[in-house]
Amino acid sequence: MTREFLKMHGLGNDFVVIDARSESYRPSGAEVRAIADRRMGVGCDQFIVLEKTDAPGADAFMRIRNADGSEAAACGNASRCVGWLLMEESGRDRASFQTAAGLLHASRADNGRITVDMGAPRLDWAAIPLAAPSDTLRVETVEHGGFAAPVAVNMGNPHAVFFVDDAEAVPLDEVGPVFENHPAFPERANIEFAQVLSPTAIRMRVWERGAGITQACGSGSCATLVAAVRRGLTDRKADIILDGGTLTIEWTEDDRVLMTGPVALAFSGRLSAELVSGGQVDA
Ligand SMILES: N[C@H](CCC[C@H](N)C(=O)O)C(=O)O
Repeated sequence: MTREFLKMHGLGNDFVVIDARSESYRPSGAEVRAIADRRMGVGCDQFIVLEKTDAPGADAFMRIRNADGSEAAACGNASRCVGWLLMEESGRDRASFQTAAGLLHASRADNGRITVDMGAPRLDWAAIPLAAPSDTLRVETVEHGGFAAPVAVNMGNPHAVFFVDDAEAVPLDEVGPVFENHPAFPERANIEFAQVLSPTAIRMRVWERGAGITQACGSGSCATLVAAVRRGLTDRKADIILDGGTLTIEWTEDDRVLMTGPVALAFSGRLSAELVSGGQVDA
């Protein structure tokens, strides 16, 4: 059996999206890794499956898998893509969908951009989660290679945000995996390095849990803005300037984090039976 897919991205953070609302599809880790492989498969940072849901007010359940096969409860850039798909399908200017982290609400913004309300940040050490009680404004137990004491934020998924003088100078390939897998993060973590440019602009580069360096990270941009506000470094609304482009993030006074940015549909295709079987080509 082959499956139709859409190839989408948000600022170059790219996704294979499968609509499985009409029949169940729970790919194994091996299948996800094979599909996400940029040589043997389609290639993507995250693999997104739309599932049927009976959650009130939700048009679908968005299942998020990283390129390494692990499951994530939040994916901001993919949430904008899914919100756009659902609005195109319904002809409405709003869409809501369920994720493992809760119900998300998407709406159309200016210039073809999409806004997703990513919900409230979770700031308590146990909600990140961290391995031991800690002040999440400065997690002192986390340091390596001259980087120390990040801000920990959960946006449905765990993030550690380091503030640096020069984001371009960070050896992401080297320090990213060390922090992703640091023992302070029992569920691993997404790692952001943020350089504050002004009260309304931050340059940020990211090493994602289960995916490595990506062109952009929506939930990571939300975490970065929340961290900057908590440290008194920016206004509650700022542009996050990523490798792939810019997202606008606002942490409202009523504790919602709104993320606004573009969506792109690159192409559609069909996964071969071999890929769907997890990459084992039948002998
Ligand atoms: N690219 C995604 C983040 C995926 C998060 C995933 N790497 C994890 O939490 O394991 C975003 O735009 O928010």
